[in-house]
Amino acid sequence: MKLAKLNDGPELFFTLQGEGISAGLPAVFVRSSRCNLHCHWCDTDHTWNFVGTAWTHEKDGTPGYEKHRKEDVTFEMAPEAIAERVAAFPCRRVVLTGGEPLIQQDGWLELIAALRRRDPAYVFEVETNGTMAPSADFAEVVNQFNVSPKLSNSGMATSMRLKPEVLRLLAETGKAWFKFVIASPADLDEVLALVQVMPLPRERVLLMPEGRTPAELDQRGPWLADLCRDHGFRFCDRLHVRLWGDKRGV
Ligand SMILES: Nc1nc2[nH]cc(C(=O)O)c2c(=O)[nH]1
Ligand code: SF4
Ligand SMILES: [Mg+2]
Repeated sequence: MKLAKLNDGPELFFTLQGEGISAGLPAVFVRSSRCNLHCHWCDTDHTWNFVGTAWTHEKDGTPGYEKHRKEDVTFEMAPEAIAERVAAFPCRRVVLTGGEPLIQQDGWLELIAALRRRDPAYVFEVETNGTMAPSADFAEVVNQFNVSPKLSNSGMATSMRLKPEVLRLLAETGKAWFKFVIASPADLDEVLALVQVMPLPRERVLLMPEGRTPAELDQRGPWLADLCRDHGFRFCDRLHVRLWGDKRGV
């Protein structure tokens, strides 16, 4: 599999789930490389903002930031070897993230099987942008989909970032929670339009402030909390950003 690389190894770490409905729970994260989207504010741009691509990112042009050399940020690893690393942690909750993890479903299927052979109690969450359909097999073995459809604040074209048939399919698994990254109050209109065409119970919809630092979260938190209260959505913070800031591997 193509995983993100961190300190000459795979980006695989034991932490607390920082976002979504399981926030606060200990979990082992496995970060895959590659994404089919290229969001302007993406905090894992090392999974896709490669030298030679035309994608743009908010950090492009800031001193010290350069597009990544693919070979410097990719770590190839077989599912069985990943399972070995994951199983070394005293934790049965695993979060498959990226990039976009649904690009590598076959690899994850092998990883999940390898871990459940060791212990059937393993629980798997998948962080996805909701543009790629899970196979029937994948949807069956995953316990929870944390779906984060992208709004126009991502800078992506609507036709790339919103696939209503995929969102519907994910909703029908009964395992999906929908988490929207909100940068300004105007973003709420897009969420309201989406939940109108997608039959989603509002308690399954989480609104999360955009922010890679506690200060950014503090700035957006209060008005977003008011919007959640007034519209019946669930508020979601970014616990790992509050605890550890803008760092990788946490
Ligand atoms: N602690 C922690 N929680 C997370 N929830 C979603 C994450 C992600 O990057 O997908 C993430 C992450 O990178 N770290
Ligand atoms: S979908 Fe997620 S990983 Fe992909 S570019 Fe957007 S924020 Fe980054
Ligand atoms: Mg993240």
